Amino acid sequence: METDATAAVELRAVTKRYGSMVTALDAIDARFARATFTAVMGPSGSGKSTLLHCAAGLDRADGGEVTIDGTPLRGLSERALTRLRRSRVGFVFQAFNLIPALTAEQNVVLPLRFAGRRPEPGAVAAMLAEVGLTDRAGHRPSELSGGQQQRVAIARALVTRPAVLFADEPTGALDARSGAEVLRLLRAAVDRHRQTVVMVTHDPVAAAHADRVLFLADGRVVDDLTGPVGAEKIAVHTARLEEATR
Ligand SMILES: Nc1ncnc2c1ncn2[C@@H]1O[C@H](COP(=O)(O)OP(=O)(O)OP(=O)(O)O)[C@@H](O)[C@H]1O
Repeated sequence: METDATAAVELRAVTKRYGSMVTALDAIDARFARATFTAVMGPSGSGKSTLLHCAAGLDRADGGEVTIDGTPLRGLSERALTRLRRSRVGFVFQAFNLIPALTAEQNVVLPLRFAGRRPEPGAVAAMLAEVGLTDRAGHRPSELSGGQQQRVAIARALVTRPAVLFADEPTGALDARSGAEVLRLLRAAVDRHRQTVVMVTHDPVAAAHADRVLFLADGRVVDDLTGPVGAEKIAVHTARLEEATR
């Protein structure tokens, strides 16, 4: 049985290479405990998205071991990996990635259908209510603002109650107010539902909502601040790292 001592996600000496020239992840060790919110930061090209994709099982590591919710990914067939991802992992992207032809409600139901689960009565409505979109359930993405679309995407990612939610620049395309609302929802997933959030961001204000900030440079973890860490301190750290890797 999984307990709180089991990390939601663990990476041990994870390496990912692209061709013979690029080592995007260089033997990374990282552990994301249950019910924690981690921001992943670092200069452009430092490996943040690659880390997220490998940790979420969207991409295979070339070396090392990734464990999601107690299950090592190595040795899983593509089918078993997809099944694990569908039940234990949620993903939110900068560009929302909703299906344009489907309503908000239909977008939110989709992961349950993919996982072969019949939605419990009221579950999708409750999820939409949680993100404040009850009155937009029948709207298509083109009829929603960016902030509303991202809230649908969060409802879609959380509807299966995954152990871990990965978010790649979830506030990158939003104004400050919509961004703050998205961060509040991610925080609630951690505080209220004991889910684990791992979020890539360039924004120190967004990162300040996390419990911990992991800094990458050249495919390695170079700093690990546990919080609460203020936006100003994060901004200073970011500037220093960018200067050092220029
Ligand atoms: N599909 C790919 N093929 C080849 N190289 C890649 C590929 N994806 C990423 N890379 C390289 O791997 C390194 C890490 O890329 P990654 O996208 O993880 O960085 P990042 O920190 O997320 O950057 P950004 O902040 O600019 O999004 C970079 O040098 C990048 O050019």
